[in-house]
Amino acid sequence: MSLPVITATALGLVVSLVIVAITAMGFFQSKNHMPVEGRTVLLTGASEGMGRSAALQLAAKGANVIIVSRNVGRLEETLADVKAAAKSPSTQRFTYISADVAEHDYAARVVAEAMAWNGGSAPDIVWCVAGMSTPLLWAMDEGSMAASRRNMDVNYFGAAEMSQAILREWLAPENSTSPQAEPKHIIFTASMLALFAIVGYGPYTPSKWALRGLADTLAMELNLYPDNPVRVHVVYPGTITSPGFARENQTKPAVTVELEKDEPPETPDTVARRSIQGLEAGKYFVTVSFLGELMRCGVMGGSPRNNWFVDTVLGWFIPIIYFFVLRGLNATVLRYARTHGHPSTYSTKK
Ligand SMILES: NC(=O)C1=CN([C@@H]2O[C@H](COP(=O)(O)OP(=O)(O)OC[C@H]3O[C@@H](n4cnc5c(N)ncnc54)[C@H](OP(=O)(O)O)[C@@H]3O)[C@@H](O)[C@H]2O)C=CC1
Ligand SMILES: CCCCCCCCCCCCCCCC(=O)[C@@H](N)CO
Repeated sequence: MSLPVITATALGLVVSLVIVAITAMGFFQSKNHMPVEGRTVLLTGASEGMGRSAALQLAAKGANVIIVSRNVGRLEETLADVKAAAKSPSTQRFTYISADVAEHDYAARVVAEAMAWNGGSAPDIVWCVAGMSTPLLWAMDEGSMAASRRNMDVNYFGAAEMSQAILREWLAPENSTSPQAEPKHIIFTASMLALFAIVGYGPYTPSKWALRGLADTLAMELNLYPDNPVRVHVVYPGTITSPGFARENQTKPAVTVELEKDEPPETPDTVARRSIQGLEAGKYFVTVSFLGELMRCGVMGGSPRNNWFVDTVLGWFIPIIYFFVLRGLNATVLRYARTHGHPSTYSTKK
């Protein structure tokens, strides 16, 4: 047999073994590492899209829910849906707080309002979902730098400020409990693009990679507070058929649309459900598809692993997969360039 055939067979065999291991592990997974019943969850970016779906699903699991976003009308509509999804409507509590996560110091006010509403206690879980995406070609599309600053303000600083405000509360000495206490959770929402970047997302992708850098830092820094147990997580969704996705498609370069065809879109409900499953399984980096798992294992570097065996074995083979994938994707971009000429001549979709 030729070397490529042997390589492909060996690769197929090992990936199959790993899939069996992942499945078996999921099958035996029992402990819920993020119970929410009776606890209070604050979600930013939860009046629409994936955040809204997550709020409904967490309410159905018995959580008290605080949703945060800008538009009060949408917050009121979504809050009614969250209440209707409650597991125990007579005991669970729900509210909303209107805030722009891109505003300096928004988070301190939101945390204070949340605590005042929550009987003086801080939320137990904070999920930073709020985000936006403005796909543009970096060099030739007008407004790409302004879009990049806006995306950084919303996607990175919107989550960074919230994490600092809530950690100042959770980690305060007067809130020390014990290493065995039920941990608090701070959850960032990145994107598969923060595992594997593609053309056209220059204003967006860096803001999501930055979340990984902060999360890895906090994953180590939180060891300074053994008596204030807090877990940090990053969720990496793939394409979500949300209102945000419809908005971003208005500026998305055609070549980007071409490449994204390789990644199947999912509904906000599905992405939220798989994200919560990963969080309940105690995962640090949470992906929502096998493709996402492959991409995650390709970038682990010095990040905490979900499973050292699976992550390491899959990680051995990703470079081989990327050898072929990158060749294919770059060939597609090159073909696009040959067909459509210089990007300065493209008409950006309105
Ligand atoms: N859609 C996709 O294909 C993908 C999305 N993601 C990420 O997943 C997350 C959810 O995405 P998606 O479901 O599409 O979200 P949507 O764009 O559909 O909804 C965004 C939500 O965030 C709120 N929001 C937006 N900007 C702000 C702001 N400045 N301050 C406060 N709230 C804000 C919106 O409410 P309001 O406007 O009223 O403030 C809304 O509730 C985001 O972080 C996104 O980057 C990751 C991968 C793929
Ligand atoms: C190991 C195998 C690698 C295969 C590569 C496949 C190439 C396509 C990847 C595109 C993924 C985009 C999903 C997130 C989109 C997003 O975040 C925006 N919609 C912003 O909201």
